[in-house]
Amino acid sequence: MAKPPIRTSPLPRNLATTGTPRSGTTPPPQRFPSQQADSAMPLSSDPCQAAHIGERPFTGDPASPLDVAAWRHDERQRLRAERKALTPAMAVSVTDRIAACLTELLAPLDASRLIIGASWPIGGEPDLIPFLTTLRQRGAILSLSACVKPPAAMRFRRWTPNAPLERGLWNLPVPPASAGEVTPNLLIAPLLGWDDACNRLGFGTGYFDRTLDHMAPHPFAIGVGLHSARLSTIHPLPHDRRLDLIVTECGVEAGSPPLPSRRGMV
Ligand SMILES: Nc1nc2c(c(=O)[nH]1)N(C=O)[C@@H](CNc1ccc(C(=O)N[C@@H](CCC(=O)O)C(=O)O)cc1)CN2
Ligand SMILES: Nc1ncnc2c1ncn2[C@@H]1O[C@H](COP(=O)(O)OP(=O)(O)OP(=O)(O)O)[C@@H](O)[C@H]1O
Repeated sequence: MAKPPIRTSPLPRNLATTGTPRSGTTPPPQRFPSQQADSAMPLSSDPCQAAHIGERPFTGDPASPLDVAAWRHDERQRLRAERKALTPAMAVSVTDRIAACLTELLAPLDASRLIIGASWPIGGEPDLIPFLTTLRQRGAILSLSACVKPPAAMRFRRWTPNAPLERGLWNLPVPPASAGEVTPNLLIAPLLGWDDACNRLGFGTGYFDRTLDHMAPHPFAIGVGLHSARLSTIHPLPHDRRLDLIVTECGVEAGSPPLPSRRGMV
Protein backbone atom coordinates (compact mmCIF):
# COMPACT_ATOMS: atom_id res chain seq x y z
CA MET A 1 0.00 0.00 0.00
CA ALA A 2 1.25 3.50 -0.78
CA LYS A 3 2.29 5.47 2.27
CA PRO A 4 -0.05 8.34 3.09
CA PRO A 5 1.52 11.76 2.62
CA ILE A 6 3.22 13.33 5.59
CA ARG A 7 1.49 16.51 6.65
CA THR A 8 4.05 19.15 7.50
CA SER A 9 1.95 22.28 7.63
CA PRO A 10 1.82 24.52 9.53
CA LEU A 11 5.38 25.53 8.86
CA PRO A 12 6.81 27.80 11.53
CA ARG A 13 7.19 30.36 8.77
CA ASN A 14 7.57 33.35 11.04
CA LEU A 15 10.63 31.60 12.40
CA ALA A 16 12.18 31.40 8.94
CA THR A 17 15.44 33.21 8.46
CA THR A 18 17.97 32.45 5.75
CA GLY A 19 17.57 30.18 2.78
CA THR A 20 19.17 27.10 4.33
CA PRO A 21 19.21 24.18 1.88
CA ARG A 22 16.12 22.01 2.17
CA SER A 23 15.98 18.37 3.04
CA GLY A 24 16.86 17.26 -0.49
CA THR A 25 20.51 17.82 0.38
CA THR A 26 20.25 15.98 3.68
CA PRO A 27 22.20 12.70 3.85
CA PRO A 28 20.16 9.59 4.67
CA PRO A 29 19.87 8.97 8.40
CA GLN A 30 22.44 6.79 10.03
CA ARG A 31 20.97 3.57 11.50
CA PHE A 32 21.43 2.75 15.12
CA PRO A 33 21.69 -0.86 16.26
CA SER A 34 18.19 -0.92 17.74
CA GLN A 35 16.73 0.06 14.39
CA GLN A 36 18.62 -2.05 11.92
CA ALA A 37 16.13 -4.87 11.50
CA ASP A 38 13.63 -4.88 8.64
CA SER A 39 14.24 -1.24 7.85
CA ALA A 40 13.01 -1.51 4.27
CA MET A 41 9.64 -3.05 5.13
CA PRO A 42 6.63 -0.82 4.59
CA LEU A 43 3.89 -0.44 7.15
CA SER A 44 1.23 -3.06 6.67
CA SER A 45 -1.71 -0.68 7.10
CA ASP A 46 -2.51 3.01 7.07
CA PRO A 47 -1.03 4.31 10.31
CA CYS A 48 -2.90 7.59 10.15
CA GLN A 49 -6.46 6.56 10.83
CA ALA A 50 -8.37 8.11 13.71
CA ALA A 51 -6.80 7.26 17.05
CA HIS A 52 -7.76 7.03 20.75
CA ILE A 53 -9.49 3.75 19.99
CA GLY A 54 -8.20 1.96 23.08
CA GLU A 55 -8.60 4.94 25.38
CA ARG A 56 -10.13 4.11 28.75
CA PRO A 57 -13.19 6.25 29.49
CA PHE A 58 -12.64 8.81 32.22
CA THR A 59 -15.31 8.46 34.87
CA GLY A 60 -13.85 10.66 37.62
CA ASP A 61 -13.92 14.35 38.38
CA PRO A 62 -11.72 16.16 35.84
CA ALA A 63 -10.92 18.81 38.45
CA SER A 64 -9.65 16.18 40.88
CA PRO A 65 -5.85 15.65 40.60
CA LEU A 66 -6.25 12.22 42.19
CA ASP A 67 -8.88 11.07 39.70
CA VAL A 68 -6.89 12.44 36.78
CA ALA A 69 -3.67 10.86 38.08
CA ALA A 70 -5.35 7.45 38.33
CA TRP A 71 -6.68 7.65 34.78
CA ARG A 72 -3.32 8.86 33.48
CA HIS A 73 -1.53 6.04 35.24
CA ASP A 74 -3.58 3.44 33.39
CA GLU A 75 -3.34 5.27 30.07
CA ARG A 76 0.45 5.49 30.42
CA GLN A 77 0.63 1.74 30.96
CA ARG A 78 -1.49 1.13 27.89
CA LEU A 79 0.43 3.58 25.72
CA ARG A 80 3.81 2.28 26.85
CA ALA A 81 2.75 -1.27 26.04
CA GLU A 82 1.45 -0.23 22.63
CA ARG A 83 4.67 1.56 21.80
CA LYS A 84 6.81 -1.35 22.90
CA ALA A 85 4.68 -3.70 20.79
CA LEU A 86 5.69 -1.99 17.54
CA THR A 87 7.70 -4.29 15.30
CA PRO A 88 11.21 -3.09 14.52
CA ALA A 89 10.05 -2.31 10.98
CA MET A 90 7.18 -0.17 12.23
CA ALA A 91 9.42 1.60 14.73
CA VAL A 92 11.86 2.46 11.97
CA SER A 93 9.09 3.66 9.70
CA VAL A 94 7.56 5.83 12.42
CA THR A 95 10.94 7.28 13.32
CA ASP A 96 11.82 8.01 9.69
CA ARG A 97 8.51 9.76 9.13
CA ILE A 98 8.80 11.87 12.27
CA ALA A 99 12.36 12.80 11.36
CA ALA A 100 11.29 13.68 7.80
CA CYS A 101 8.51 15.91 9.11
CA LEU A 102 10.83 17.66 11.56
CA THR A 103 13.43 18.09 8.84
CA GLU A 104 10.90 19.74 6.57
CA LEU A 105 9.57 21.95 9.36
CA LEU A 106 13.02 23.19 10.26
CA ALA A 107 14.37 23.43 6.72
CA PRO A 108 13.54 27.15 6.29
CA LEU A 109 15.35 28.06 9.49
CA ASP A 110 18.96 29.08 9.88
CA ALA A 111 20.08 25.97 11.74
CA SER A 112 23.09 27.75 13.16
CA ARG A 113 20.69 29.75 15.34
CA LEU A 114 19.06 26.68 16.80
CA ILE A 115 19.89 25.49 20.28
CA ILE A 116 18.09 22.20 20.50
CA GLY A 117 17.10 20.55 23.75
CA ALA A 118 16.42 16.86 23.19
CA SER A 119 16.44 13.71 25.31
CA TRP A 120 18.20 10.42 24.77
CA PRO A 121 15.49 8.00 23.59
CA ILE A 122 14.19 5.43 26.08
CA GLY A 123 11.43 2.84 26.17
CA GLY A 124 10.77 2.64 22.43
CA GLU A 125 10.70 6.40 21.83
CA PRO A 126 11.61 7.44 18.28
CA ASP A 127 15.37 7.52 17.91
CA LEU A 128 15.95 11.05 16.63
CA ILE A 129 19.72 10.97 17.13
CA PRO A 130 20.42 10.66 13.37
CA PHE A 131 18.09 13.61 12.74
CA LEU A 132 19.88 15.63 15.42
CA THR A 133 23.20 14.67 13.87
CA THR A 134 22.06 16.15 10.58
CA LEU A 135 21.05 19.38 12.30
CA ARG A 136 24.40 19.52 14.00
CA GLN A 137 26.02 19.26 10.56
CA ARG A 138 23.93 22.28 9.57
CA GLY A 139 25.30 24.24 12.50
CA ALA A 140 22.79 23.69 15.29
CA ILE A 141 23.91 23.42 18.89
CA LEU A 142 22.65 20.20 20.46
CA SER A 143 21.93 19.46 24.08
CA LEU A 144 20.39 16.58 26.00
CA SER A 145 18.23 16.86 29.08
CA ALA A 146 19.45 15.90 32.52
CA CYS A 147 17.04 15.48 35.44
CA VAL A 148 17.76 16.88 38.86
CA LYS A 149 16.57 15.74 42.24
CA PRO A 150 14.39 16.90 43.91
CA PRO A 151 12.35 17.37 40.72
CA ALA A 152 12.83 20.79 39.14
CA ALA A 153 13.45 22.12 35.65
CA MET A 154 15.70 19.85 33.63
CA ARG A 155 19.17 21.04 32.74
CA PHE A 156 20.36 20.87 29.14
CA ARG A 157 23.93 19.77 28.70
CA ARG A 158 25.75 20.37 25.44
CA TRP A 159 26.30 17.31 23.36
CA THR A 160 27.76 16.43 20.00
CA PRO A 161 27.05 13.11 18.26
CA ASN A 162 29.33 10.34 19.49
CA ALA A 163 30.44 12.37 22.52
CA PRO A 164 30.47 10.18 25.63
CA LEU A 165 27.41 9.95 27.85
CA GLU A 166 27.15 8.91 31.45
CA ARG A 167 24.30 7.54 33.56
CA GLY A 168 22.12 10.12 35.25
CA LEU A 169 18.96 9.74 37.32
CA TRP A 170 17.03 6.56 36.49
CA ASN A 171 20.13 5.46 34.61
CA LEU A 172 19.20 7.79 31.77
CA PRO A 173 22.12 8.54 29.44
CA VAL A 174 23.18 12.17 29.88
CA PRO A 175 26.23 14.21 28.87
CA PRO A 176 28.67 14.81 31.72
CA ALA A 177 28.27 18.03 33.72
CA SER A 178 31.64 19.13 32.34
CA ALA A 179 30.01 19.48 28.88
CA GLY A 180 28.41 22.72 30.09
CA GLU A 181 24.80 23.88 29.96
CA VAL A 182 22.79 25.77 27.36
CA THR A 183 19.31 27.27 27.24
CA PRO A 184 17.49 25.67 24.30
CA ASN A 185 15.31 27.72 21.98
CA LEU A 186 13.83 24.55 20.49
CA LEU A 187 12.67 21.71 22.70
CA ILE A 188 11.91 18.26 21.37
CA ALA A 189 9.73 16.45 23.88
CA PRO A 190 9.08 12.74 23.48
CA LEU A 191 5.59 11.85 24.58
CA LEU A 192 3.41 8.89 25.44
CA GLY A 193 0.10 10.59 24.72
CA TRP A 194 -1.16 13.82 23.21
CA ASP A 195 -4.38 15.64 22.47
CA ASP A 196 -5.60 18.14 19.91
CA ALA A 197 -4.98 21.04 22.29
CA CYS A 198 -1.23 20.26 22.22
CA ASN A 199 -1.25 18.76 25.68
CA ARG A 200 1.37 16.11 26.36
CA LEU A 201 1.23 13.00 28.50
CA GLY A 202 4.71 11.81 29.49
CA PHE A 203 6.10 9.26 31.90
CA GLY A 204 4.47 11.01 34.84
CA THR A 205 7.47 12.67 36.42
CA GLY A 206 6.39 16.21 35.56
CA TYR A 207 9.86 17.22 34.37
CA PHE A 208 8.77 18.72 31.08
CA ASP A 209 6.05 20.84 32.72
CA ARG A 210 8.54 22.08 35.30
CA THR A 211 11.06 22.81 32.56
CA LEU A 212 8.63 24.87 30.49
CA ASP A 213 7.50 26.66 33.64
CA HIS A 214 11.05 27.65 34.39
CA MET A 215 11.98 28.95 30.92
CA ALA A 216 10.94 32.48 30.07
CA PRO A 217 10.35 32.96 27.25
CA HIS A 218 9.44 29.41 26.46
CA PRO A 219 11.46 27.57 23.89
CA PHE A 220 9.52 26.45 20.86
CA ALA A 221 8.35 23.02 22.02
CA ILE A 222 7.61 20.16 19.65
CA GLY A 223 6.15 16.95 21.04
CA VAL A 224 6.98 13.75 19.16
CA GLY A 225 5.15 10.46 19.46
CA LEU A 226 2.82 8.02 17.83
CA HIS A 227 -0.31 8.98 15.97
CA SER A 228 -2.11 6.17 17.79
CA ALA A 229 -1.24 7.89 21.08
CA ARG A 230 -3.88 10.53 20.41
CA LEU A 231 -6.26 10.97 23.35
CA SER A 232 -9.55 12.79 23.25
CA THR A 233 -8.06 14.91 26.06
CA ILE A 234 -5.36 14.37 28.69
CA HIS A 235 -7.76 16.03 31.17
CA PRO A 236 -5.33 18.89 31.71
CA LEU A 237 -4.61 20.10 35.22
CA PRO A 238 -3.28 23.54 36.14
CA HIS A 239 0.36 22.36 36.11
CA ASP A 240 0.17 21.00 32.56
CA ARG A 241 1.98 23.07 29.95
CA ARG A 242 0.97 22.92 26.32
CA LEU A 243 3.48 22.31 23.59
CA ASP A 244 3.60 24.34 20.38
CA LEU A 245 3.29 21.45 17.94
CA ILE A 246 2.66 17.73 18.03
CA VAL A 247 4.44 15.72 15.34
CA THR A 248 3.72 12.06 14.69
CA GLU A 249 4.43 9.70 11.82
CA CYS A 250 1.40 11.32 10.17
CA GLY A 251 2.92 14.79 10.25
CA VAL A 252 1.97 17.89 12.24
CA GLU A 253 -1.11 16.82 14.16
CA ALA A 254 -1.74 19.70 16.53
CA GLY A 255 -0.68 23.31 16.91
CA SER A 256 -2.02 26.15 14.84
CA PRO A 257 -0.44 29.03 12.95
CA PRO A 258 0.52 31.81 13.20
CA LEU A 259 3.14 30.67 15.63
CA PRO A 260 4.69 33.18 18.01
CA SER A 261 8.27 34.15 17.44
CA ARG A 262 10.73 32.51 19.76
CA ARG A 263 13.92 33.74 21.35
CA GLY A 264 16.93 33.28 19.12
CA MET A 265 14.94 31.99 16.16
CA VAL A 266 13.82 35.15 14.41
N1 LIG B 1 13.82 10.19 26.59
C1 LIG B 1 13.22 10.74 27.64
N2 LIG B 1 13.92 11.36 28.56
C2 LIG B 1 13.27 11.95 29.59
C3 LIG B 1 11.89 11.88 29.74
C4 LIG B 1 11.16 11.23 28.71
O1 LIG B 1 9.92 11.15 28.70
N3 LIG B 1 11.86 10.66 27.68
N4 LIG B 1 11.30 12.43 30.85
C5 LIG B 1 10.00 12.88 30.93
O2 LIG B 1 9.66 13.64 31.78
C6 LIG B 1 12.16 12.71 32.02
C7 LIG B 1 12.58 11.43 32.75
N5 LIG B 1 11.50 10.62 33.09
C8 LIG B 1 11.60 9.26 33.23
C9 LIG B 1 10.46 8.53 33.54
C10 LIG B 1 10.48 7.16 33.65
C11 LIG B 1 11.65 6.47 33.46
C12 LIG B 1 11.60 4.99 33.54
O3 LIG B 1 10.57 4.41 33.71
N6 LIG B 1 12.71 4.34 33.36
C13 LIG B 1 12.71 2.89 33.31
C14 LIG B 1 13.36 2.41 32.03
C15 LIG B 1 12.68 2.94 30.79
C16 LIG B 1 13.14 2.19 29.57
O4 LIG B 1 14.29 2.39 29.14
O5 LIG B 1 12.34 1.42 29.06
C17 LIG B 1 13.40 2.35 34.54
O6 LIG B 1 14.00 3.14 35.28
O7 LIG B 1 13.33 1.15 34.71
C18 LIG B 1 12.78 7.18 33.15
C19 LIG B 1 12.74 8.56 33.03
C20 LIG B 1 13.38 13.39 31.51
N7 LIG B 1 14.03 12.61 30.49
N1 LIG C 1 5.50 22.90 37.68
C1 LIG C 1 5.27 21.92 38.56
N2 LIG C 1 5.46 22.13 39.86
C2 LIG C 1 5.24 21.16 40.76
N3 LIG C 1 4.79 19.92 40.45
C3 LIG C 1 4.57 19.66 39.17
C4 LIG C 1 4.81 20.64 38.15
N4 LIG C 1 4.52 20.07 36.97
C5 LIG C 1 4.14 18.81 37.23
N5 LIG C 1 4.15 18.56 38.55
C6 LIG C 1 3.79 17.31 39.21
O1 LIG C 1 4.41 16.23 38.53
C7 LIG C 1 3.54 15.09 38.55
C8 LIG C 1 3.44 14.48 37.19
O2 LIG C 1 2.85 15.41 36.29
P1 LIG C 1 2.21 14.93 34.91
O3 LIG C 1 1.19 13.89 35.15
O4 LIG C 1 1.77 16.14 34.15
O5 LIG C 1 3.47 14.25 34.23
P2 LIG C 1 3.89 14.16 32.69
O6 LIG C 1 4.04 15.52 32.12
O7 LIG C 1 2.99 13.24 32.01
O8 LIG C 1 5.31 13.47 32.89
P3 LIG C 1 6.77 13.69 32.29
O9 LIG C 1 7.19 15.08 32.61
O10 LIG C 1 7.56 12.65 33.01
O11 LIG C 1 6.75 13.45 30.87
C9 LIG C 1 2.20 15.58 39.08
O12 LIG C 1 2.05 15.09 40.38
C10 LIG C 1 2.31 17.07 39.09
O13 LIG C 1 1.63 17.63 40.20
